[in-house]
This record gives sequence, C-alpha cells and structure tokens, in this order.
Amino acid sequence: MILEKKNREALAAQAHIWNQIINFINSMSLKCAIQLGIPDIIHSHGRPMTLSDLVDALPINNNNAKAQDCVYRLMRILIHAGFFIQEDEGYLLTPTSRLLLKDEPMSMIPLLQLQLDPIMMNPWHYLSKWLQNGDSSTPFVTAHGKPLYEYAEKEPKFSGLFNEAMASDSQLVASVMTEHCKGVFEGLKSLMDVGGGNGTLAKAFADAFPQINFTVFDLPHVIEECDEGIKNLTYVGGDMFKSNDDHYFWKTKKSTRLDKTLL
Ligand SMILES: C[S@@+](CC[C@H](N)C(=O)[O-])C[C@H]1O[C@@H](n2cnc3c(N)ncnc32)[C@H](O)[C@@H]1O
Repeated sequence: MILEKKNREALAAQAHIWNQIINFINSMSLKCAIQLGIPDIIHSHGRPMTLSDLVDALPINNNNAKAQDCVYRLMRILIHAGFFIQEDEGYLLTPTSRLLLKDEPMSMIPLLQLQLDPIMMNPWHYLSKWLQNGDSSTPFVTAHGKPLYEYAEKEPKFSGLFNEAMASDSQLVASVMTEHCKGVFEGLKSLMDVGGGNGTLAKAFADAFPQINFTVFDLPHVIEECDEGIKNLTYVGGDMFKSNDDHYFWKTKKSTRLDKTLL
C-alpha cells in the first residue's frame, strides 16, 4: 500500500507527538532503576546478569508472576536509552550507568534524585500558570509558595538533597580543573566561591593549591552543615544580595555587581 504524502506526514507527526508525550518514561524508568539499585546489583554480579538472576536479586515482590515481565520491559527501555547493554549471557553496564554506581566517586545519583524529586518536578506543572500570572518570581514559587533557597532553609532534608546534588555535579569539573587548568590559578593569593554550596569544588581546589586561601560563601543554613578541616579553606555564611558594609562578602568584594539570574 502506498500512502499519500499527506497521510505519511500525519502519521509521522502523530508518532512524534507520542514520543514527546511519553518522554518522561525514560527519566522515570531511570529513577526506578536507581531506587532499586539495578546498576549496583549488575556491577556486584561481576559478569553478565540474566533476567532471572536480576529479578531474584532485586528488592521487589518477585512472587508476583508479572515481576519478570515488568523488569524485562524496564530493562528494554533502559537499554534503548543507553544505560545497559544485553549480550547473550545477560545484562552489562555501560560507561553511563557506571556514573550511577553508589560508590563511584563521581556518582550522579544525588543529582538524579534531586531533579526527579516531586519537589523539583512540581514547578513544571505550573509553568503556564506562572506565565499567566506574569509575576517576576519563578515556577518554583508558584508551586511551593516560596523561592527555592527559602524552601531549602525550612526543609533540611531537601536542603541536604540539593547540596549533595550540587556537590556530585562538581566532582568531575573539580578533577578536570585541578589536573588540566592549573594555569588559571597561577599567581592567585585568595579565591572566593560565592554560592559555593557545601564547598566540594573549593575543597578540591584547596587540596590541589595549598598556596591559595579559599573561602566558600553561601547562605547560613548551608554553611552550618559544612565541616572545617582544611587549613587554607574558610566557610562564611551570609546573603550575597543583602548589601551591608559590615558584611564579610561586601567588605571583600564591594565592587562586585551580582545579578540574581546568575544563580
Ligand atoms: C546552583 S547552586 C551552586 C552550588 C555550587 N556552586 C556548586 O556548583 O556545587 C547555588 C548556590 O548558591 C547559594 N545561594 C543562593 N542564594 C544565595 C544568596 N543570596 N547568598 C549566598 N548564597 C546563595 C545556594 O545556597 C546554592 O548553594
């Protein structure tokens, strides 16, 4: 059967819309795989893992006759998305899923947990409402009634999740910069990381460049959770947008003009 151009285009357009509508299945399947510890289970198996071995090892109700079928489908999605490969003998990790192992120093699990948490996903449901409101806040405010960092201040669990996620994302940058961008630090005596979170980046730099004094400046509730311990690294809590002559940040960087959009 030869389809007319008009029909071919309509079918392709329909398939495209389907793909866009169900795009979230990839990220939700990945979240499920991390919650069940699939990358770690396959990694500890030490060789390609069959579907039935995987189902047996998973912390799920595998008495359910559908479990094997569901895990098979979950793995098909994740293989298609590049997280695993399947050989005759079973499933194996890819370089991407290696970055999702719990003990991998550059593990991206915390970032995934933050970005796919309902607290961070809810604002997306309010995007059009926020645009309709026309206010200058963010969709996060429309969804939760307060800005992200105020919310984090009141919710220590979320704050911990946020700071861990930021830190996990900094690990790779820290290692590349300390190894390949040494020239950037030449001649510096001091350096301040404004909005430096729990200091992961500054700690890596302070270790690599002991001749430079580093300061991490962040909101007081973030700094309270940081432990000192490195000689050439200091933590200072404050609000960079509150101009105050006595304020450490403004004393140090009076001429710095900061724009909230940078955050
Ligand atoms: C996107 S995070 C980046 C964290 C860190 N630089 C990193 O890359 O891992 C932004 C940081 O800015 C901090 N922050 C937000 N508003 C701030 C303010 N008014 N004064 C100081 N720090 C602020 C937050 O607490 C958060 O740690």
